[in-house]
Amino acid sequence: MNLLEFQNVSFAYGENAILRDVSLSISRGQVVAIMGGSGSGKTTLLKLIGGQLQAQQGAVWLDGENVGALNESGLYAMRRKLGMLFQFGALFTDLSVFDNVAFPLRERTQLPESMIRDLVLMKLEAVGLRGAAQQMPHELSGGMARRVALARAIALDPAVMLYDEPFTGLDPISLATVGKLIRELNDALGTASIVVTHDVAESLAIVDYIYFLAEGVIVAQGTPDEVRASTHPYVQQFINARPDGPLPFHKPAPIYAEQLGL
Ligand SMILES: Nc1ncnc2c1ncn2[C@@H]1O[C@H](COP(=O)(O)OP(=O)(O)OP(=O)(O)O)[C@@H](O)[C@H]1O
Repeated sequence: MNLLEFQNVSFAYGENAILRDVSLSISRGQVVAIMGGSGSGKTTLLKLIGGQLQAQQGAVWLDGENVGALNESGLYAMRRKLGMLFQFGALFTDLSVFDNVAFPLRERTQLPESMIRDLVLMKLEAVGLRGAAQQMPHELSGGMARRVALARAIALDPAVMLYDEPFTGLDPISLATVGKLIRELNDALGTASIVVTHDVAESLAIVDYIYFLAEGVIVAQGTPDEVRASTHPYVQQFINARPDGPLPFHKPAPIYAEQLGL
C-alpha cells in the first residue's frame, strides 16, 4: 500500500498556478527525492502533505486518509504520523539535547517519565548521539544539531518523514552522515521518506526514486540508475549543475531595453 499518494493534484495561489496535475506515490520503506529549481513548487508540495495548504484539484492521501478532507482535529491527529526535518529545523536553544528530543513525547503522549527517558535514549542512540544527551544546542556542531533534530523528528515513530533540504550548510562528512542516517532510519523504522533537495550526488546515493519538478509539473522521474543514464535536458541540467538550460537562469521579465527606456 502507498503511504503517501498525490492524485492529479493542482494548487494555485490566486491566479498563480504552482502545481499542475501532479501525481506521485511512495510506499512503505521507500526513500524518494523531489528535485527542482527554486520556485518549482517543492515547499508547496510539502505543505500540501502537512495540510497547511489544500489542493484545489485532486487529492493527497497519507496513510489512507485524504489530507484535504480532514477537519482541524483530524489534521492534528494526522500530523502525529508525520516527522519533519527542515533545513533550519531549529532546536529549542534553552533546552538540553535530551529535553529537545523528549519535547514531542511530553507534548503528545501521556507516557511516564521513565519510559520517555528510555525512548529519548533510544532515539539519540539511533543518531549516534546518546553521549550528547546533557549538552546544550550551542555546544553542538551544525552536523550534530541536525542529527539531534532528526532524533526529535522520529521521536513519535512517524509513518512518513519529510526532509526539506536536509543537507544544506553541512560539511561533506556531516552531509554523508545525515544521508546515511536518513536511509538507515527509514529502513529500521519502516517509514516512507520524502527528501526535497538540490543535492544530486548525495540523493542518488541514498534514494530509491527521484521526481524532477519544473514549473509545477513532474517533467522526469526514475531510479538513480535511470536518472544517471537519462538524456532528458532537465535531468542533465541538474546532474551537471548547469546554471542555464531548460530551467532558465533568468526569470521571465519585460524586454530589458524597453524597461530601461532605450
Ligand atoms: N504565500 C504565497 N503566496 C503567493 N505565492 C507564493 C506563496 N508562497 C510561495 N509562492 C510562490 O509559489 C511558487 C513556488 O514556491 P515554493 O516555495 O513551493 O517553491 P520551492 O520549489 O520550494 O522553491 P525554493 O527551492 O526556492 O524554496 C514561487 O513562485 C513562490 O513565489
